[in-house]
Amino acid sequence: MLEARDLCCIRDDRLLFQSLNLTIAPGELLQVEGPNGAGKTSLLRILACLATPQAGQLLFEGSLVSDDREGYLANMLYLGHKPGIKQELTPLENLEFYQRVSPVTDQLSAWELLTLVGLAGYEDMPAGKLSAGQQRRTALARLWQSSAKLWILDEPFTSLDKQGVAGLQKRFAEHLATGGAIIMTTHQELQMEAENVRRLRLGQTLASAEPVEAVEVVA
Ligand SMILES: Nc1ncnc2c1ncn2[C@@H]1O[C@H](COP(=O)(O)OP(=O)(O)OP(=O)(O)O)[C@@H](O)[C@H]1O
Repeated sequence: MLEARDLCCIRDDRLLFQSLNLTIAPGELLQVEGPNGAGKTSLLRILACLATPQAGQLLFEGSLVSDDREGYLANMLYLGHKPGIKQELTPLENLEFYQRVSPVTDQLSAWELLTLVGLAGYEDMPAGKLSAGQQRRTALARLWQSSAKLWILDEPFTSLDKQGVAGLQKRFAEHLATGGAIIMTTHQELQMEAENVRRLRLGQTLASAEPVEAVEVVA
């Protein structure tokens, strides 16, 4: 589904990675691992077209993303490590906003989504007054309505309780089972079918000032 070729990323004169190649096929989850500062977020932002690499190319379903950026963005959903919700709007208004601006399945109403992610009863409260976990749930509700094939998720489990983590992993499994793909970072252990999950390790250590030239792919 997505292929990255020869990516290079330099931040503040520091080489985070180079010659980085990855592919992800329908039904696969790619977990990007590495210590703090290794470049996981930087990589995800490149894959989501939010940052430009110093070198390299992205191909989506065999075509260069640079040739049809809009087409790629219509098939990709990125959720960053911050919830990215509108603080002054209620959770319900946030979900209605998402439904207007991004491709969605029409199976569930905003209200049904809100109930699904455990926020019934909080629909009238400005999102900025919700707890960190409730704000995360509001942002993640998009995963129950998005028709995007590829999800790129930066630390999606942050602030979620056990039930939230389990519900999200169930949603991941559904997405993979219907031919979707997921690229994500998490410091948590995933409880998912091992054959669907591959890991990509960015190999820089906190102690090392030297850049790492290649990444190790762990099966
Ligand atoms: N906009 C930026 N300008 C300059 N340097 C940046 C920028 N964004 C990130 N960096 C640097 O790039 C390096 C990698 O950051 P990044 O957020 O990609 O790491 P990470 O692996 O996601 O870390 P963490 O596990 O802590 O989230 C860090 O040293 C960071 O300071």
